[in-house]
Amino acid sequence: MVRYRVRGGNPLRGTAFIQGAKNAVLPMIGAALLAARGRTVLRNVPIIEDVRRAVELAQTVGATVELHEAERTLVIDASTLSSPVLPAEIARRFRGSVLFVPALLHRLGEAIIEGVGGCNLGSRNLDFHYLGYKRLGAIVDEGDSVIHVKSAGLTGATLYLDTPSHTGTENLIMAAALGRGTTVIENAALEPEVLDVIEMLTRMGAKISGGGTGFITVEGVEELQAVEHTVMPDRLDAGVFAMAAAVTGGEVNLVGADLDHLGVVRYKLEQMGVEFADHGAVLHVRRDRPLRPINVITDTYPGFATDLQSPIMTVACLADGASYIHERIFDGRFALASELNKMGADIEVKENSAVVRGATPLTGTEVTAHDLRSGIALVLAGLAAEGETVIGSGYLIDRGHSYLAERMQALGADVRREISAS
Ligand SMILES: CC(=O)N[C@H]1[C@@H](OP(=O)(O)OP(=O)(O)OC[C@H]2O[C@@H](n3ccc(=O)[nH]c3=O)[C@H](O)[C@@H]2O)O[C@H](CO)[C@@H](O)[C@@H]1O
Ligand SMILES: C=C(OP(=O)(O)O)C(=O)O
Repeated sequence: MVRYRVRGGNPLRGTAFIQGAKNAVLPMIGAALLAARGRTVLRNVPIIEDVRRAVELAQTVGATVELHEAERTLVIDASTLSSPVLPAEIARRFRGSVLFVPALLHRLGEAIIEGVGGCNLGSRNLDFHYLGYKRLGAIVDEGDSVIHVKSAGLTGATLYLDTPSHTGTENLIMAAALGRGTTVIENAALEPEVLDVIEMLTRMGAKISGGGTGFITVEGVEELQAVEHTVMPDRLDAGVFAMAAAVTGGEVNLVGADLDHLGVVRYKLEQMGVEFADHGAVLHVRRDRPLRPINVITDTYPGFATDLQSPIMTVACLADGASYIHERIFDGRFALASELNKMGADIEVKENSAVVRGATPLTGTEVTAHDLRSGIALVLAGLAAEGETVIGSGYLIDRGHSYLAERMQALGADVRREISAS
């Protein structure tokens, strides 16, 4: 059992290094398995639990994978791919397992999915993925607990996503990349991570156009090469560290953070009183005035990222006045509210909206992370609270943030990670 212990009160000051993006590296590991020859090298890999699970899963399906933690580098040789089974005990522990399906289909003719994990955020359907594979010519058997996808070769088609699914777009691009003929994906996701994956696939030899327009065309090719690629910075990690400065009234330099990727998150934080200054590849963030309340409506990119909805809820607790937060992507992403209320917050949730009445002083206590982002939001609450906040289950935080305690400590925060038997 991993727990985080946070003692609040220190304004954060100093320099933090922003990790590589979780939601880019996972599809890239899936993409690396498409190459039948050679070794793929991924750099700026975040050392997080989801990457460790992806490495285990890639090894289980037969790839040779080395994770060089100190160098933040993954080396993947997928020439030995041998098993189409994504076993439940690994695949259920992270969402990225779903991104292995296109490679197994192309390389082995089938994928047997015993489970898919990820944050518990309400319904997380995969119908666009399976409908897409079927439109490309695959046979999909959806059993009660196991899904079997088979194909003797995919053929291009026009696909339409009802909503621009992030992993759905990545999976259908990968499925089309080695298919026969042309595939068009309408209403495709625009997230920067999707564009980074397209950049890697293009370097591998895929023919993809229209990335970032919502209308993607893929011309199938015969084979893809192993390449070297540097994972983009994690805009969610950057957003969290910016908010850590915001909740403590601190001043931090974020190395590698890309202000453009923060998009509307930046504008919302500015409205709250946070200042940003872009110094090339280093982003300066500070907050030296009272926080103002905010309205946030989450949306697909370039809207406000749902993954930063929980962290900004913590910031809103410290703002003078009522903030309004409306969640549009997931139907179960407010488990954080009752945990923050235990710490003294005043948050009322009605269906997919929350009203946060601030400013309420927060007091440390034992709280529970229900998912990755509610976990990191509780760390932020702990930084601003009086006394000690103890957050379990820390594994969920470790799924997406690398060396969190060390990076927070470098900014003067009192954050410790502990492992205990229970
Ligand atoms: C590993 C990864 O990249 N995870 C990210 C990805 O998750 P993920 O790719 O799972 O999220 P999606 O964009 O697919 O899902 C968004 C919404 O669309 C619905 N939907 C999705 C697919 C589908 O086939 N049918 C369907 O109805 C889902 O139920 C959900 O309500 O995007 C989410 C939304 O930005 C982020 O919170 C996650 O961090
Ligand atoms: C929802 C998230 O991740 P996943 O899709 O991997 O569960 C997240 O990163 O907040």
